[in-house]
Amino acid sequence: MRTLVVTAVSAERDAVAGAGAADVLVSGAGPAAAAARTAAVLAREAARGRPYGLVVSAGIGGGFAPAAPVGSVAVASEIVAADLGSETPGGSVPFASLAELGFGTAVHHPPRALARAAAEAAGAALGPVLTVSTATGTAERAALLARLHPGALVEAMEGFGVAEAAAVCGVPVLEVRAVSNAVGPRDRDAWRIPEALTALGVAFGAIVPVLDGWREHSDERH
Ligand SMILES: O=C(O)c1cccc(C(=O)CC[C@H]2O[C@@H](n3cnc4c(=O)[nH]cnc43)[C@H](O)[C@@H]2O)c1
Repeated sequence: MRTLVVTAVSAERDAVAGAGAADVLVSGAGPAAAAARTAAVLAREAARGRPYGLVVSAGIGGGFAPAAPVGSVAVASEIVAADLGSETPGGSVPFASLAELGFGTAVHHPPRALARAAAEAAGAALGPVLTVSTATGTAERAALLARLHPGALVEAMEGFGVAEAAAVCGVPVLEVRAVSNAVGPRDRDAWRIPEALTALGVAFGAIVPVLDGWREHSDERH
């Protein structure tokens, strides 16, 4: 089975490729670029008779305290479009998701057994990973996201786009993130990118054999 790994930038590609990931696409940052480029590659390879059997969104991300400290790794149990929807005035929850607006799904589910096995192999946390179009830069928004998405481990900017492309092409999806910074007030100088890229590479070294051994029909849900 062929696996396509999608990263936002080349430094993330180098981390996963150095750990044994064979096919790695650099999509650019954000869910739209990730969706467009992932869908194009999946469709092209399927048309050539060499379809991918799994897509993995991988890279660094912001971690929600205290569950996901800098340097830790998270595997997504759910890939959630966290800011795709509408603000709503009044009430206790000032946001309605895409699904609540009646426009489709706001959550994609990786195959359960695969996500669990990947997390175990990497010593990673398993939980919801949020996709945002605007990286969080205030304590207020961090608190709101944590309230809207209890148990969220990480936010990043590509997972839901990769997952949408995978769903359109009928391919299961996984997301793996290494934490470079805390979700909260923006402080780019505090990002620990080299440490996160090292953690991503180490995690991938453990996860690649799990991906190679995984068969879709052996999983109970995708
Ligand atoms: O400057 C570098 O050397 C460098 C190396 C690797 C990655 C980067 C990035 O800037 C990656 C951008 C990518 O990272 C995700 N990310 C990281 N932290 C957050 C966050 O707090 N909130 C949302 N996204 C985050 C995201 O997926 C970006 O596309 C630079």
